[in-house]
Amino acid sequence: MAEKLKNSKIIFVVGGPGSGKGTQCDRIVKQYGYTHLSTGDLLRAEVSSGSDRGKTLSAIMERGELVPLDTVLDMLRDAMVAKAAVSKGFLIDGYPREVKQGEEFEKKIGAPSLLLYVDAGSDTMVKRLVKRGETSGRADDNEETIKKRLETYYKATEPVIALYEGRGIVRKRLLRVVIGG
Ligand SMILES: Nc1nc2c(ncn2[C@@H]2O[C@H](COP(=O)(O)OP(=O)(O)OP(=O)(O)O)[C@@H](O)[C@H]2O)c(=O)[nH]1
Ligand SMILES: Nc1ccn([C@@H]2O[C@H](COP(=O)(O)OP(=O)(O)O)[C@@H](O)[C@H]2O)c(=O)n1
Ligand SMILES: [Mg+2]
Repeated sequence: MAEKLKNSKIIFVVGGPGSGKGTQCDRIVKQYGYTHLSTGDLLRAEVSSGSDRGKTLSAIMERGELVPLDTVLDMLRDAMVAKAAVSKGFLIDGYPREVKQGEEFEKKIGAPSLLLYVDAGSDTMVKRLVKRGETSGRADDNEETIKKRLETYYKATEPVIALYEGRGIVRKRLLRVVIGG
């Protein structure tokens, strides 16, 4: 199955909760026509389907923890395979969230050519998410879960950036004050 993805260009988009990963990806899609896949969106789609698997996922997401590695990787691979024939390249938003997710992805799918690191300070991220929570309907956009998501980010996800920095493929996109806090 992953055979179809052999020649795909892959860009990981990593950053804290509310750092603006989705927003940056939308811009890149407009400019370069890449295929945007948000692993958080894929998981939320499974939750909305009302399946048993979705119920388990939703409990984990509301705690701000990471869902099991295989679940998210299987969903991501299926979504990539479905677009492989028409895609110019993939923007994988919100993945990898921990070093192991990256390692498994590389084993089963392939290596990224770039990691786009979307950076924002924790106060900014919290503010944005609380604001987004007024309208997003996302069960995890509340202060308690936001705190947990930040903890998970600093503990599990930041090491991912260091890992790919070692390979020299990290590009940092600083969200400037000009755009607003
Ligand atoms: N002021 C300002 N707001 C931004 C910027 N980028 C994103 N936002 C807002 O911040 C919130 C979070 O942005 P998203 O793009 O959804 O962030 P994300 O990293 O995908 O967040 P998760 O889906 O929680 O992972 C949204 O309400 C955006 O409108 C920016 O550059 N400036
Ligand atoms: N690769 C991933 C992506 C998301 N998730 C889960 O999905 C939730 C929402 O992810 P998201 O990328 O939409 O949002 P943020 O937490 O980045 O704001 C995370 O808090 C995790 O519980 C995961 O476990 N593994
Ligand atoms: Mg997002």
